[in-house]
Amino acid sequence: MPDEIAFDVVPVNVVTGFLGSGKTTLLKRLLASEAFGDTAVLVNEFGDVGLDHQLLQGVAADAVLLPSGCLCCSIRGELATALRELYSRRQRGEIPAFRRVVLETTGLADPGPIVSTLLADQVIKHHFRLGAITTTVDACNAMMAHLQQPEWIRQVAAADRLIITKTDIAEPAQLHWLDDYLAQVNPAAEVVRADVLETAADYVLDQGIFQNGGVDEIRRWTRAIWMPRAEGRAHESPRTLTGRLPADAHLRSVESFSLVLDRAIDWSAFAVWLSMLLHCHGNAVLRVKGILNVTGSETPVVLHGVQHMIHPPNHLERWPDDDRRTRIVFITRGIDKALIERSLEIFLGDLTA
Ligand SMILES: Nc1nc2c(ncn2[C@@H]2O[C@H](COP(=O)(O)OP(=O)(O)OP(=O)(O)O)[C@@H](O)[C@H]2O)c(=O)[nH]1
Repeated sequence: MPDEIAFDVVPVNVVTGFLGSGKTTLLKRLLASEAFGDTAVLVNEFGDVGLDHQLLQGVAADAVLLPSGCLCCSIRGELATALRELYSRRQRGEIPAFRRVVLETTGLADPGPIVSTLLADQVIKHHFRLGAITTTVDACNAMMAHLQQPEWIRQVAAADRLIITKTDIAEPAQLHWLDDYLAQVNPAAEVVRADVLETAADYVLDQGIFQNGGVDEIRRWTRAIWMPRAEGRAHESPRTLTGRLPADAHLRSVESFSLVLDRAIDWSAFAVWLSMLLHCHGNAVLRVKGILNVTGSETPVVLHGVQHMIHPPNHLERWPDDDRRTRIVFITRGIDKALIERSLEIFLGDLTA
C-alpha cells in the first residue's frame, strides 16, 4: 500500500511557460490580488515583476514584503538553496510565516528538474510539496514552438492548468489549432484563456487540486478524458480508449493515451512496473496521471508523475463517482504506446493471475 501524502507541508505552485509567454504578466495579476496574502513568491528578478517600490517593505536583502502580506524573494543560484533558506528564515521568524510558495521559472526551464528538487531532495521534501503546475502558452507562437522547442513541449505536458495568452492578438486559426493541440497532448489539464480568467489566484494556486481531498479535481479530469463506464465490459485487459491524434506529422512524436483496467491492481506489482518503465524510458514519459483501484483498498490511489519523478501517491477519502476502474493517462514522446500497454498487461497478468 502506498504511503500517504503529507498535507501539512508547504505547497510550491509552479508558474512556467516559454520565453515571453506571459508568466510575469500573470504573476503581476496575482500579486495585485487580495487573495494572495500568506504567499512567498520566488522570482528570478524583482525588476521583471515590476514591483512598486513605494509600497514595499524590505525584510531581507533579497526579499520584499507587499501590503497584502505576500513576500517576494529573488532566487540567486539554485532552487534547492533558495527553498532551504526560505524555510530557515521562516523558522527563525525573520520573514512572515507563509502558507504557500509560488515559483516563477525561467522561460527555458524544463519542469522535470524542478519537480525532482521538490520530491527527491532529502531536506526539501520534508517541508515542501509540489502544488499545481500552471503553464502559460502564447497562442501566437505555439505552432512554431511545438516544432522547435523541446522545453515548450515539456512545460505543456507537465501542466495541471494551461493558460492561453495573447488571445487578443492571435489569429482565430492559431487559437483553433492550439485548442485542438492542447486537448490532444494534455487532455487532463484544465485549459483557460487569459482574457477570461477572472480569479487568477484561485486558478494558479493548488486549492482545486487538494481541496476536498482532491476529489473535485480528479472528477474533472477523469470526466474530461474517459468515457462513462461501458455496460457489461468487466475484466478486460488494459486497452486504449483515446487514440484521437490525427495523422499530423507534427504530433507524431508526442502522444497522449490512456489505459483502463476493470479489475483491482496489485500496488506492489504496479509500483515495480512503473519504476522500471520510468527508469528505462523516463525521458520519453512526459507526464503520468491516474486514479488506481488497488487491491485491498476501498478507496482509490491517485498517481501523478512528471517525467521520471512520481509524487508520493495520494490516497483519496472516497471515489469521485461510481466508476471504480483504474484509469491512467500518459503523455509520451517517441515511445510506442503498445510497448507500455503490453508490458503492463504482462506484469499485472503474471502477478495477479
Ligand atoms: N497582447 C498581449 N500581450 C501580452 C499578453 N500576455 C503577455 N503579453 C506581453 O508579452 C510580453 C511578455 O510577457 P511577460 O509576462 O514578460 O512574459 P514572460 O513569460 O514572463 O517572459 P520571460 O520572463 O522573458 O520568459 C510583454 O510585453 C507582455 O505585455 C496577452 O495576453 N496579450
